[in-house]
Amino acid sequence: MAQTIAALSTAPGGAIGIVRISGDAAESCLRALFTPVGSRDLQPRVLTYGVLTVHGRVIDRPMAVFFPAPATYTGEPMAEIHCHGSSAVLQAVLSALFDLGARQAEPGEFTRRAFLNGKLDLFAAEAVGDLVTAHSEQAAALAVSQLGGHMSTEFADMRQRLIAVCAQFLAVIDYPDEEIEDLPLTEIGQTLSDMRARLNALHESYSRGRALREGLPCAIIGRPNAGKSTLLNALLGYDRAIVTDIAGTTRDTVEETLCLGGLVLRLQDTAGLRETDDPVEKIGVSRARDAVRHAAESGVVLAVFDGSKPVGGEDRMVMREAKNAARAVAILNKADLLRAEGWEELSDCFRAVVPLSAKHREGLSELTDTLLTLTGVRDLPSDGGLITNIRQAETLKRTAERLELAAEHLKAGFSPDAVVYDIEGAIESLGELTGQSVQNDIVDHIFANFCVGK
Ligand SMILES: Nc1nc2c(c(=O)[nH]1)N(C=O)[C@@H](CNc1ccc(C(=O)N[C@@H](CCC(=O)O)C(=O)O)cc1)CN2
Ligand SMILES: Nc1nc2c(ncn2[C@@H]2O[C@H](COP(=O)(O)OP(=O)(O)OP(=O)(O)O)[C@@H](O)[C@H]2O)c(=O)[nH]1
Ligand SMILES: [Mg+2]
Repeated sequence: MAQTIAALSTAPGGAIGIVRISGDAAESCLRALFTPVGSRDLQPRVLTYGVLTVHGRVIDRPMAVFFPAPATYTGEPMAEIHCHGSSAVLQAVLSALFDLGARQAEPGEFTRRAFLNGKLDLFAAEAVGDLVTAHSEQAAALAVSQLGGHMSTEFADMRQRLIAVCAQFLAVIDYPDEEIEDLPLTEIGQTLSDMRARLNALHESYSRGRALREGLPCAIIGRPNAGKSTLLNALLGYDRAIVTDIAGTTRDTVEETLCLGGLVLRLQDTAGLRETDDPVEKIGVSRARDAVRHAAESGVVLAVFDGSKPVGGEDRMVMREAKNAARAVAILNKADLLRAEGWEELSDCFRAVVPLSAKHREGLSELTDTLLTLTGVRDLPSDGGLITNIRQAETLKRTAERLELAAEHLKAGFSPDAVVYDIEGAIESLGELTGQSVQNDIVDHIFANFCVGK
């Protein structure tokens, strides 16, 4: 029997604080502390106003509710106390509950119990975690649709289909009267390769999914005075970084998160790239280089150029820095001034060149457009068919690889045992995705990343 757990489920500092309780003693714990006012008794699933008494002292006048098992979030008896948000009150409620035998819930323990009691599969449970931490409307929408179970059902169906294929092979192995040639091998091969294609497509969606969920690092680089800090401020819509006409204004990197139509960018304004003897600026330049390296690998590089001046040696240095980036955009800034000649070469180094005026905030929507296209965060599938999590991405890849082996072995005329072995591997790893077959340490790891109270 699972011990009764309790935790504060809302962030500290709000007007209302909700304490959640789950386990067999949930209702009795609630009744020990809470008395409805007036003539009404507590009814299941009805939020009721009353007094909360700890050691004979009324500590709050909250609302409370209990939910009988099994139709609850965790599948266990549950209760909630909706108190005033004071941390003193909430701490007192929690310690009273602990005195009554409940214990502090671990991070993600409510959802973990929901998973263990079959209320959610692992894929949906991870979506709960994503929903709690979603930074943009789109990320939240994606998590909600994953919570709805589309993908969970698809994976469970795939797993069933593979189990059926295995059964066909096992019949050949177990009953010598059956011949492998009697099996619809072409059809089975087709099923395996269709599934593999779908799994690979989902695996590839991870880079977009990650952009949506975690955001991408985005380094703004360029030579001194190109207008990097002005661009940062223009994107954010307020004066975050210092802007002056003195080259070398920004020394330390300035970081800020920006949400652009679903794309979360972790912007980093950096020190202008140039050779310098100034010891402070030197450190700044080296930090700028670190930022480019990081963004080049997994994010976006915005390379800012001053279009009112001819291309210089420092600009070439910037082009070199941006060259290896997976996604880099050249920004030809100061479009409000007369454009100097020679900037055509930018189109040779960059997939996208956006002329704009950071100072006058002109051309920003073109930049947003370019970024959404470049990162693939424009036309997101609405059915949640996008992978947002590295565990899921890797499991998909492993499943696809096993299926590929199975298909190859089938084609090459391997024995039924060998093919069954490969397919069983795929069934196993699909099960890891949904939680139908998953090791405890993986489950521990997943829920450990949740917040307390969820
Ligand atoms: N106050 C409060 N708000 C909350 C939650 C909560 O626990 N408490 N949630 C918690 O995360 C989320 C809502 N999710 C929930 C999911 C399932 C059930 C539930 O009772 N499921 C039952 C019965 C369904 C039904 O009524 O038919 C079940 O699945 O058997 C409740 C909440 C978000 N808001
Ligand atoms: N005319 C015009 N001036 C601009 C534009 N963008 C930036 N500036 C000016 O260019 C100068 C330098 O801008 P910053 O944003 O500080 O340049 P930076 O690239 O951050 O420079 P460092 O921090 O020194 O590397 C300031 O005087 C800005 O007002 C623009 O689009 N048009
Ligand atoms: Mg600057």
